Amino acid sequence: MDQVTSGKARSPSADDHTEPSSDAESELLHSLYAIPSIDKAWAIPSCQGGAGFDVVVAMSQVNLPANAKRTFLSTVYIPETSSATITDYHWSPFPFEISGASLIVPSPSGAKVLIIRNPKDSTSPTNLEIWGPGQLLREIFVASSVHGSVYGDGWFEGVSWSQNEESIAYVAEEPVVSRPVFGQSASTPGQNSNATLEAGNWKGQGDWVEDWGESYSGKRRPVLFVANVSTGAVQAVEGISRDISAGQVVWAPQPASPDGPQSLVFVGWSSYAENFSTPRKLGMKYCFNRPCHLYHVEAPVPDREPSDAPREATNLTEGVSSAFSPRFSPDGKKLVFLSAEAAVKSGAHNATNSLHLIDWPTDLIRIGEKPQVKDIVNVVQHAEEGAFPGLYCYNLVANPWLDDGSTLLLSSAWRSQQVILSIDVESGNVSRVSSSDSLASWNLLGLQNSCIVATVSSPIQPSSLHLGHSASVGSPLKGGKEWKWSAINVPSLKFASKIESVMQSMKYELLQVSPPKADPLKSLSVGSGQPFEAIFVSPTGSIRPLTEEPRIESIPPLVVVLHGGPHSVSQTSFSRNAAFLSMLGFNLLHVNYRGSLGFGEEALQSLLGNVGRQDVDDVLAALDLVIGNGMADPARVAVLGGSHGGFLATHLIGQAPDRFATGIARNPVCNVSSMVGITDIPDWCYVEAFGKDGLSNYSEAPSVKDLSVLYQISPIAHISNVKVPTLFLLGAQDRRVPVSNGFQYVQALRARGQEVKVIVFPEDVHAIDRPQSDFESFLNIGVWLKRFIQ
Ligand SMILES: CC(=O)N[C@@H](C)C(=O)N[C@@H](C)C(=O)O
Repeated sequence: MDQVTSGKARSPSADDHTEPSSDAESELLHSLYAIPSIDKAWAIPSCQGGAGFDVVVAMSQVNLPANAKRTFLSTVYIPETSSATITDYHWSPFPFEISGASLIVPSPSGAKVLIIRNPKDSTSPTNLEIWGPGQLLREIFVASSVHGSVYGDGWFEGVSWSQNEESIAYVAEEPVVSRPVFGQSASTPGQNSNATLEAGNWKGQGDWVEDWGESYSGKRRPVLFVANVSTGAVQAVEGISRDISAGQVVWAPQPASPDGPQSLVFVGWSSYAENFSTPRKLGMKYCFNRPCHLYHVEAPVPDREPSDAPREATNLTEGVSSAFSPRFSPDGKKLVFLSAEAAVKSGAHNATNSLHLIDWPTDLIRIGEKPQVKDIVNVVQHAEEGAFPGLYCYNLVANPWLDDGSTLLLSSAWRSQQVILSIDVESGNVSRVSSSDSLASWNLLGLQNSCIVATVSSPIQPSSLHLGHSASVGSPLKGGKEWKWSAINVPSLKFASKIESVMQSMKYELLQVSPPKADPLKSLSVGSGQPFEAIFVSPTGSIRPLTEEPRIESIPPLVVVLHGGPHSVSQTSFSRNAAFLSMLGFNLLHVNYRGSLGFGEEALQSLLGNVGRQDVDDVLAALDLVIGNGMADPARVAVLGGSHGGFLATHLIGQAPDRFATGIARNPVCNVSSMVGITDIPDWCYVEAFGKDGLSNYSEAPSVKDLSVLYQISPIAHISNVKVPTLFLLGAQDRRVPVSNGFQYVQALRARGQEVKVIVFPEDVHAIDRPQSDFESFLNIGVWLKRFIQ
């Protein structure tokens, strides 16, 4: 890594803390990295029969020397779920590592599993392995001329087994387009291309092909394929326009007549950004405001040659500007989907979602028919205390249904928590299924026999596996009022006893923060005047001072941690890196300033057009609250954030220079007027700066007037006030907030003689989450904080 520590007056020297100095911090971080995480679980009917079922759990552990992750599978058999708590369960003796697999997808019956191994380079084949009980049933090598890597990005990604488990639909990169050959004998007939190249010719680059921006660099268009398990044939799905990127494919229910055509439903994103009226692909990662629709298309017929005039896919959701995560009910009569229409229409990159339904009478729906879309859960504008704040969910599990066939389960943000909700799709009633006694966060992994498989974690407790079931057997499950939860101990989830004992002494609580007084001349929405939240985590457990007048030195130093987006949320879930900072002895204050997800649409929308002011003031209000409560020493406060969180960190050290002893920023937005010309999401710059007007005024060639506003709302506009040392962590491959944005700010600080430390990760993108980069970032953050606020 390239490291620079600099102040104008000094050149870097050995005692400039350019190297992390502490073995103790490194050892602690290593032990936290050793904790396995529970990534996925599939609940499947047990091969032992009866009412019991198996839960196959995919876990991972970081392999730091290899800069990679190890994935391993373990199975637990749950014999029955009729008693109040589940205590009788049996783990397989040890987990098995699955190396080199990009995707693992069991079939619905659990009798088969598909393992996809993506090619290492652009000319190697993709390997599809289909395993049955006890053996490999089929191995399919798909040549690079058919398709490239299968998408496993969690967004375009979709792998679906047909009802009879004979076919698998999936999403992969279209094959490489051939490049032009130049040279004297390029057109010599009869020569193959390698021979042509050997003869002194070369291949050109061909036309530039636009991709989906950050984290999709060089990725080709996602297209649909179907693999036949018996024959090993792989066919492309026809009838989808080249202007559409396809993803999230599922099989439509089997047609009523046995020889009726099989069909697929998928999500399609147009290359034309309709809401910003621009003929381009705007960045997709973290951006739920990209218009998308559900399409219905005929599946390829096995052994039939591609047709010259395939039937065009039908747009099923023309009247809704966003439709994704399609799931059919078990009887095949309902198709439900999520929508981010509030994000598409406002231009905010993320907002409150809605849930919709299409009645799918299997005899009637033919390719070309346009069904009616019904609303199930609408966008919540604002909610009273304790009431449902709206849906904030971006992916439904493969089978989200309880056995009644009309109750759907999902995980969603609910203020600062992630919770599990049940939704009756007939009535639209929403109820909270995860325990409301706990402040922890819950994540739904799967369902079987109306038994829920979930993980639970908190800032002071890594993920653990839980099963939820209805206690009163035979009662209707609708409403989800009677859920009983049992912890299922995962044998491998043991971590260093030292860590466990430190965690036991930690505490956290949710603070309610009143928004600062608003301009009385502005008409405000109800939601924007409601309290927002901050999560306060204390390493010592003494959240509130024991005495009326605590000794200020006895209060741990405080790190204010700010999420990015800005329409994202800090949740009460476990974060290895945050736990590391807590264990070093820092109090943490994660502020969910207005604009965060989980608090209703009005509070979220109140930030658009007010960034750099409202969010900055909200963070200061949260800080005032903890200082006022004697929970922080005002002289020992640091601020840390990435991306929009880095925008806030740099704003705060400029706008409130006396409140922070240091600032730490990861890929921060420092100058929106320069970002707008180089980021993959220039629309973000417009919407966050101008509010809804940003949609209509959006331009690919911003005017001087617009650029001036973008400069004014940026941290760089306050640089002359900055007087504290700063640490910057920058990913050189970031296309969201290109590295030059952070660098300009860094150079401006250096030119003013400020102490700045910069670490650049040459191969990292916006998230800086490659294992070694993440480790180096947080080790440096820990050491830096000890130096400046401890
Ligand atoms: C929509 C988006 O990517 N905004 C960036 C400026 C940002 O803050 N990103 C978030 C997702 C982050 O935490 O990196």
